[in-house]
Amino acid sequence: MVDEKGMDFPVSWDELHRTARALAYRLDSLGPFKGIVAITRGGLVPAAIVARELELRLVDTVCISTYDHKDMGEANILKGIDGDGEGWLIIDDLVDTGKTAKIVREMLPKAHFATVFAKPAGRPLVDTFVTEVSQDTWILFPWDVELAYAQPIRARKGK
Ligand SMILES: O=P(O)(O)OC[C@H]1O[C@H](OP(=O)(O)OP(=O)(O)O)[C@H](O)[C@@H]1O
Ligand SMILES: Nc1nc2[nH]cnc2c(=O)[nH]1
Ligand SMILES: [Mg+2]
Repeated sequence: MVDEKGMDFPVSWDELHRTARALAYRLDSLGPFKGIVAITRGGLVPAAIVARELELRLVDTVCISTYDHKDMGEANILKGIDGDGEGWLIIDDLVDTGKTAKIVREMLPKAHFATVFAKPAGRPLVDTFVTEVSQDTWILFPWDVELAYAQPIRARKGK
């Protein structure tokens, strides 16, 4: 779908699993880490995959909500975390504007911040990521979609 936020970029469970494993592979050489801080909710599934691959069993959360689907609002910090993050690995699904990443980095300045996807505006705030997508792309994660009828491309263009 194309709307004012740009083109949707749907990601399947398989693709997400493969890309999160690629992230774990890169992070393995940057550790060892004490544990993972998952940024809810989007970071939960990638954090589970990375925790499995890096054999990390200590997993905490920072809970932040910024978007209502595609609409950005004020960042609402529902749960923070103590300490400066030294030795910890922060995992989120993506950085877009970098608003969430900036808050988390200020909260845990010594942690390593990693995401599966990065858009250009947020990219400088991430230490490690795997796939860059353009700023006007909206990533659709498998937990946000269901299988449904898709109109043929020609019909969508009204031909
Ligand atoms: O770089 P930004 O512009 O801050 O956008 C990135 C953040 O937006 C999404 O979270 P959202 O606030 O939608 O909450 P959710 O993870 O619960 O879906 C996504 O999971 C990132 O955490
Ligand atoms: N699912 C999803 N959430 C976001 N939050 C900020 N940008 C995005 C995006 O591209 N996809
Ligand atoms: Mg999020």
